[in-house]
Amino acid sequence: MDKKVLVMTAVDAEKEAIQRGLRGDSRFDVVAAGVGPVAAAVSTAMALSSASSPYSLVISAGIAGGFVGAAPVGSLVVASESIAADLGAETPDGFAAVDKLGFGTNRLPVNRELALGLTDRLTAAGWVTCYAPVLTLSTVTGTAETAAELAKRAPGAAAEAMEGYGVAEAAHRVGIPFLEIRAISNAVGPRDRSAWKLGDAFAALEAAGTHLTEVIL
Ligand SMILES: O=C(O)c1cccc(C(=O)CC[C@H]2O[C@@H](n3cnc4c(=O)[nH]cnc43)[C@H](O)[C@@H]2O)c1
Repeated sequence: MDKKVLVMTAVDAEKEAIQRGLRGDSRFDVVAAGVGPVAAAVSTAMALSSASSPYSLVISAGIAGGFVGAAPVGSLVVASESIAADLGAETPDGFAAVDKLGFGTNRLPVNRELALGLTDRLTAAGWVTCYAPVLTLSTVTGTAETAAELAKRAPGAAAEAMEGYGVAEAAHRVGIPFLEIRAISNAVGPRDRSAWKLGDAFAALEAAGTHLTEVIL
């Protein structure tokens, strides 16, 4: 089957890393939407509605922070679900997610078969890869306290980024399967921008692009 795939990144450097990995595969369109879930959702919806032929898969891809002990710098995380980790309300008993408040869900599913297939392919190629929830936040975590609170809020989460849930929401509204792929550039925790390993993360993202072409048949 001839499938068209839309890959949404936040910034041009992520788009270019994915494109290097895709090596000109014409089934993929890659769009840099800007940083954050709102830009991601709006740009994804616009790309889906203006497409000349329909997309059969939408992917959110980029770099991310990795939770310590779950996803080391330079590794890859293929999302098992995308979680809007700060969408809800503070209450005297702590954070209440939107689903607890009765307003939809803060967890959106991925295409499990494709996600597991890609995880296996990346692992077989020697990339440290895990299949786990990925958080979407509007604010990059900058303290150990927030990192611990998020780990409690979403047990098992391996990474945090800023776009996945927005891309997923746009894809789900029109019934198109979704994936999220993250390459880890930094640890989630106390802010140290100088420690971000962008080169390692972009190399992993490029590999994810290459192996994507092998699992999307
Ligand atoms: O400074 C640079 O040279 C540079 C080059 C490419 C990309 C960036 C970004 O900052 C991209 C922002 C993008 O990265 C995701 N991200 C990365 N680490 C985290 C994190 O710890 N928590 C949340 N998001 C993270 C995020 O999706 C941003 O859109 C800089």
